[in-house]
Amino acid sequence: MASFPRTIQTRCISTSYKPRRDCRAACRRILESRHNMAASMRQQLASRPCSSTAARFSSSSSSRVLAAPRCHTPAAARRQQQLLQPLFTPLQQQQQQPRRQQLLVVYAAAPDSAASQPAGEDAESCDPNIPAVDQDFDLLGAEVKRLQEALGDQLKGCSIYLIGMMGTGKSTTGKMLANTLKYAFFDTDSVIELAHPGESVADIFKKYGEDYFRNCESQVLKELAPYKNLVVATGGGAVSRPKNWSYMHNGIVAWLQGAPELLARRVVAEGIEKRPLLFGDGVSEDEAYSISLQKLQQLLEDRTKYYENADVFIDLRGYGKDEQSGAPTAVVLHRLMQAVHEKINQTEAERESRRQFTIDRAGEVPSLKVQPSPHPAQPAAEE
Ligand SMILES: Nc1ncnc2c1ncn2[C@@H]1O[C@H](COP(=O)(O)OP(=O)(O)OP(=O)(O)O)[C@@H](O)[C@H]1O
Ligand SMILES: O=C(O)C1=C[C@@H](O)[C@@H](O)[C@H](O)C1
Repeated sequence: MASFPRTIQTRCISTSYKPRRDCRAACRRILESRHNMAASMRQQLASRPCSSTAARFSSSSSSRVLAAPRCHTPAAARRQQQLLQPLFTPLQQQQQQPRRQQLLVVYAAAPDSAASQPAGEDAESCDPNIPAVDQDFDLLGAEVKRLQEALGDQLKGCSIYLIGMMGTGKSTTGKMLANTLKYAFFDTDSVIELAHPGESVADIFKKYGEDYFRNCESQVLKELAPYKNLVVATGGGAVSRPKNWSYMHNGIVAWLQGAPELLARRVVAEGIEKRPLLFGDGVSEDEAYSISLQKLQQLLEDRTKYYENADVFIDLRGYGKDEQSGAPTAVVLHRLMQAVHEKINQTEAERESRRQFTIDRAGEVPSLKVQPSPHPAQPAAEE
């Protein structure tokens, strides 16, 4: 029998597995009225052993509190619900009010839950091939919050540029990232459209040609480059002009990487009229997928050498039920923040090692050399 860890989370729910947002309002209401009861349960839980089958139940005239270990996966939550159902049923019969307003479930999270794998029974139902954060929305939320704080300190206003093929979600993820970091968000396609009232990107391509569009794109990037605190979603083809890199390298460049099959599904779902590079006139809905797939494959092949100049790489693959649709936006956001965080750590470590200089005084002054010390892990080859 495992003892309850020190970190305790309190949530309202039925025992079903739900993203926190779904039950936040109800949770707040219940927490307000059941605060004292929860506090005493937390105390008890912190000091007593328990397992997921040994949920604790306590009641008073005004409150019912059920304490159970927190589930890390949908499957574990379902199993727990089955186990706990007998406890809920008499309560529901006894009380005329909806269950959500009467029950408070106190969950114990795993210690340092952000980093750890679910333990005990939960671990069995957790797919070991899928990262724990991809399976548990609570864990994901906690991780995003942790990274939000870390990046707030680390980035110091440094802008982030998102690159990648059309349909990778640069605009969607970019907006979320900007919200999380409290940055301003720009989408170069939208800025160009704003400068051409009443005309879409597709109209601009058609009316003025691709070269004109690319000039506009470079102009927007040039104007944004001097500013800090930005998230910029670039057009899929912006990477192919070298001077655009001189603008984007004022910030951190992140490449969202998705398989052409995934992107083709998304762009077709959005409507073929929006993608001038993929669809000419007269393409039917039936052939849209195969045409876009073929073109996306070709474009990706041509552009990979540019995209590879990015500072960080974000894999859009989804697992399990997300295999077809790609990783959900919240998961992509987390991967992006994690990659930027790691990149900054790595850059700081490299910079630190470069700060060590040696002065070779073996020769006379004219041959005196100032040079970086060899990195400890890679001693310089002997001459
Ligand atoms: N993680 C995701 N899961 C499922 N659908 C997504 C995800 N991210 C984006 N999408 C959908 O894919 C489509 C393209 O997204 P979005 O416009 O953000 O891509 P983009 O990279 O900015 O494209 P473009 O380069 O053409 O502007 C939209 O319909 C969006 O809702
Ligand atoms: O991949 C591309 O070249 C493009 C992507 C879109 O964002 C738009 O910038 C435009 O449709 C071209």
